Amino acid sequence: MKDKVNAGIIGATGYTGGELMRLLLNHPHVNLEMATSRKLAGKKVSKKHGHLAGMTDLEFEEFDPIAVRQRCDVVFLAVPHGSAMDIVPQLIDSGLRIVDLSADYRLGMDEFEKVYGLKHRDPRKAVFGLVELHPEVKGETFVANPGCYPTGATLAAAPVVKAGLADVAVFDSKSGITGAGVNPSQASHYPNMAENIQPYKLTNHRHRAEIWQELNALGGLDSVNFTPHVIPAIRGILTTAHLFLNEECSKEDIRQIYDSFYSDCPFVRLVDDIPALGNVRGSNFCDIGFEIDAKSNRLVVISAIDNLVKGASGQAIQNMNLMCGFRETDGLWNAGLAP
Ligand SMILES: NC(=O)C1=CN([C@@H]2O[C@H](COP(=O)(O)OP(=O)(O)OC[C@H]3O[C@@H](n4cnc5c(N)ncnc54)[C@H](OP(=O)(O)O)[C@@H]3O)[C@@H](O)[C@H]2O)C=CC1
Ligand SMILES: CC(=O)N[C@@H](CCC(=O)OP(=O)(O)O)C(=O)O
Repeated sequence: MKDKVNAGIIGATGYTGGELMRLLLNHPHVNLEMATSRKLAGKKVSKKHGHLAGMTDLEFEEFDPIAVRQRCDVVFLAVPHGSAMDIVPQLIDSGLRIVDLSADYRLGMDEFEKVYGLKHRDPRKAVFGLVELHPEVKGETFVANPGCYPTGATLAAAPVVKAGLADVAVFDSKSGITGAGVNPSQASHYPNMAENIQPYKLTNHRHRAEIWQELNALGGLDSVNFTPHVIPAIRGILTTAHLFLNEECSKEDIRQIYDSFYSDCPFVRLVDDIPALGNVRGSNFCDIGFEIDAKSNRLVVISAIDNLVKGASGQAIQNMNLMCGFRETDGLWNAGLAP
């Protein structure tokens, strides 16, 4: 692969599109070549994303698969689920590297149709881009970037599941409102958002299937349970994982299991204190901390990520780095915006 690749973003007016551009504009091996929009074609990118003023003169353009194939080496699909599956067939098999941020290729086709209630129109398979569990991303050309909640939840539980120590997992996650995308909703309406916590889809959120798929592949659990909440924050997902252990473990045992599982993972930080959103906001880190409740043999693991970075655009760039033969940390080695 070349030392510098041309990157395109499809659906660049949304939150993850804006975040991709913020990060890619400082990436040592990327030239930001293209940003598409259906509504804002012909308008300057900085008109929509004011934070990028002075950083780029790029204009949004209409999506044109021929132009993408001619001008880009790598393309990010930052479009809603249900639309990526119509775009991928127009781009794939042309030498282009594709990272799809939507949910369209994360699950098997049957599971996708069941969980999303949508007919899938493209049977292709992508590699699931949770690099910490799928190093095979390296050199791949088509990667499905994981969902934001599944990233934090799966990373919190993976080491003990792999060790065969947990039977039941209960994930309780709190997300900032950018997780819901740019379109306003009842949940994002200020009087509902401010000074409030909104639980939703208590037992049937579509991300349960993704968490289940990934943990099951590591050895499995008897049950995976997931309840999301929206909190009055712009970014960040804090997940509390209650993992019911099938044997007694000391703090040192668990620490060793996590240390060893994540020894080659630069973006997972095991912290001695309780992880905080402020420490990861704006960064690609996933901070993980834990405590054992000896009375119930319950391991309580907390993970903190920025939904727009490790939960979406940063992770997509981490995938791109490995797909293109760059260092995993290139363009992403930044501390969070604490406080
Ligand atoms: N927000 C988050 O934290 C995360 C999001 N994701 C996923 O990433 C993808 C993008 O998310 P996000 O940026 O939040 O979404 P947004 O809703 O903020 O933006 C999506 C953009 O896609 C474009 N778009 C909408 N519908 C279509 C369509 N049918 N065909 C082509 N383009 C379309 C729109 O741009 P325009 O109208 O200008 O064309 C829109 O600005 C989604 O699949 C989402 O589920 C994944 C993990 C986390
Ligand atoms: C706070 C909020 O609304 N979060 C979104 C999930 C975030 C996301 O974008 O997930 P996908 O990539 O799988 O669509 C939700 O609950 O649907």
